[in-house]
Amino acid sequence: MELQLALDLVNIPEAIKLVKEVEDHIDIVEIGTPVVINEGLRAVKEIKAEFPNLKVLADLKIMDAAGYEVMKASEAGADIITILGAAEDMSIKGAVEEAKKQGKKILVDMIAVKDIEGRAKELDELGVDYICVHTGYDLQAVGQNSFEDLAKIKSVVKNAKTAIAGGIKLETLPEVVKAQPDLVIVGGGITSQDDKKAAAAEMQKIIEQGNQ
Ligand SMILES: O=C([C@H](O)CO)[C@H](O)[C@H](O)COP(=O)(O)O
Repeated sequence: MELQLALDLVNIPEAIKLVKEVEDHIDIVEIGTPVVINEGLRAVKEIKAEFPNLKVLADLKIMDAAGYEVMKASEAGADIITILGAAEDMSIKGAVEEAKKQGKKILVDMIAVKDIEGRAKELDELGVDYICVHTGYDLQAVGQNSFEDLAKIKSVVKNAKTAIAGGIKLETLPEVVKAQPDLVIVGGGITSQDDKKAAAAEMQKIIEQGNQ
């Protein structure tokens, strides 16, 4: 299991400052969709230059023109790029093909997908690298989470790694870890804490225990 820090509500200097605090305790740093919207792929480029030893995920949530967008994110230095599970199969195939060419990975975000099991099975057959269940901010606000969806994808996915995102906090992490996803994505659970380093360190500890 790996830990990914999601950065959503920061600009580039704030992102650099934050990653410096927690870099010893995370495996992947995510440049969140709002950051890409505000700062562009420059954010990916600058974070990768500052932290060459961390993997960088560009959360583009691609829906179309997938090959082109994967190429651009790859050129900026992203190691992993996200596409939406709701995208057309042609787009998923385009993303996978381009990522392979560039030596990068594709993470599919299942946000808003209704038939989680059916779509996860199809995506797995299309050769994506990660399938991620995700409760976005707007559904977190009405009390939802993705714990049941994680069990659903784990029951059907044979090749891809599994991931979970959306409102994971220190208190809920043990339940997540018990379900053994390959990747745990945490944003506010770290970034909204006063002591971000301590929160990330504690999460890393729980994940390492879950790996034993
Ligand atoms: O992908 C995300 C969201 O759609 C905003 O871009 C977040 O990075 C993801 O939900 C993780 O953040 P938290 O929910 O704050 O843990």
